[in-house]
Amino acid sequence: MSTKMVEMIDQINALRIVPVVTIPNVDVAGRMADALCQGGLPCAEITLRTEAGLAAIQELSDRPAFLVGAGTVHNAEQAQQAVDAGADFIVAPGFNPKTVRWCLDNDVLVIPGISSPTDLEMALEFGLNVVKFFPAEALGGVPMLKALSGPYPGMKFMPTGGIRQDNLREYLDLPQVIACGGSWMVAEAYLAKGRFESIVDRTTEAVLLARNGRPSDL
Ligand SMILES: O=C[C@H](O)COP(=O)(O)O
Ligand SMILES: CC(=O)C(=O)O
Repeated sequence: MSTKMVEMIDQINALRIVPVVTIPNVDVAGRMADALCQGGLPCAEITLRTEAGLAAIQELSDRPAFLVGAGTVHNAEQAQQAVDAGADFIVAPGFNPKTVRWCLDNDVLVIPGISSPTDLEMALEFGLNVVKFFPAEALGGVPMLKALSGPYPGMKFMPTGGIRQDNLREYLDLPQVIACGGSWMVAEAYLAKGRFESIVDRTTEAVLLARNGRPSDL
């Protein structure tokens, strides 16, 4: 992994939470990012599940202090489009060797999804030491992650899928977890109804939890 990639991992590790956002239209991207920043998380993984995803990445990439990743990247072509739009890092639900190869060849941090020891063996083959554990809760949550990571002591994880306020802390307490991903702070209903204050509230609570507090401490 290059210095650039390691620095990007360090930034994600410092934030401890990566909000996963599926954006309905590009018009809400700026206010969504403002709300995340107000809550204390200047970062988003924008999924390519909607047409507006790439345009939102492009818009947010103009903000120097905001880390913007692309999620749901299924192939190398999409990775290239996301990077061309200004994505700082690439995330995928699964392990596509061609996507990973393209990212490594282009000095772009890629965090592919893994769900088994076989996937982890592939990640090792590519020299990766950070992967996404997805879908975390459905796969067995913290006990599964502990069991899975046992034979791979150098591997770090970004669990995503089913993580909410009530289970965030138990994942973050694991030394092999650099950060957790999740959509609960930017629920699709918040964006659809323009409830940006709810994004601020959920994000503020999450940041507090990540720092060991409890939402009731607010
Ligand atoms: O599809 C899954 C999302 O990327 C993240 O999962 P989540 O909605 O359970 O947080
Ligand atoms: C779920 C996930 O990992 C993604 O959409 O990138």
